[in-house]
Amino acid sequence: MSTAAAVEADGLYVIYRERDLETVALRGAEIALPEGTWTSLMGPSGSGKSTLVHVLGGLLEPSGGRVVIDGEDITRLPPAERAQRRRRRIGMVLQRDNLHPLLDVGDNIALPLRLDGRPAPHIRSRVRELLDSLGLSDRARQPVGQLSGGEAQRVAIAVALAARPTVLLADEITGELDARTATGVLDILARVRDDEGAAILTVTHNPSVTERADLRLRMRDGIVIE
Ligand SMILES: Nc1ncnc2c1ncn2[C@@H]1O[C@H](COP(=O)(O)OP(=O)(O)OP(=O)(O)O)[C@@H](O)[C@H]1O
Repeated sequence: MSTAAAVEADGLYVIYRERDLETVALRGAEIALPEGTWTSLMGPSGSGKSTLVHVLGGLLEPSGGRVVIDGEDITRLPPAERAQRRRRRIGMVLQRDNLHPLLDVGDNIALPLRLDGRPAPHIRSRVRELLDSLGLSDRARQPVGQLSGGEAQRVAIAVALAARPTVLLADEITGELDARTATGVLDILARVRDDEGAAILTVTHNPSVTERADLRLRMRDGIVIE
């Protein structure tokens, strides 16, 4: 296991404001995700886990603190540059919502690479490689709206991995899956860690996901505790 941190974040504050109500979702949260390491994050509902994933993934700008990915602070980059770093370095799997139901499986996987302006032959070979390694070869031309939950989850992982990200962030990745399908998805994460050296973060309430991780963290009241 390497000890270099793919992602380091500290001093993270997020305050949600809705009319008169203020919720401090992160209050100085700090986390480091080492390369080639699977980290599990657990904690009570409302403790700030999903908020932390959104901040680490560059989807939500914190009001304080910084997120450093591959040595670069992405928090204060202009939006277009932050979006580019997100496409190239961060893979996110957020409960099935990052798929386009009308596009087929292959086009869903190709989309982030097309948006990043990669050459067509590179896209074709990367899509083929991901379809094969995730057991989706015979599904390439099927609209994702017609897939089972487990298949859709594998496509979501393929989309997240398309650009060979430094970090893979997964929020309740096995939430709706039966035990056997969930095990298959977790096996894929272990392979991504071992073969690609990616830093993996899974957020879960499920102890059988946490069991598979190398590091186990918990959140409480907007901070990460060991
Ligand atoms: N968009 C939002 N607007 C206002 N408050 C929010 C918003 N998103 C989250 N919150 C609040 O911020 C706090 C942290 O929420 P978050 O979703 O990060 O927790 P969580 O640990 O992921 O919870 P769960 O395990 O239930 O998914 C909660 O009190 C929640 O109600």
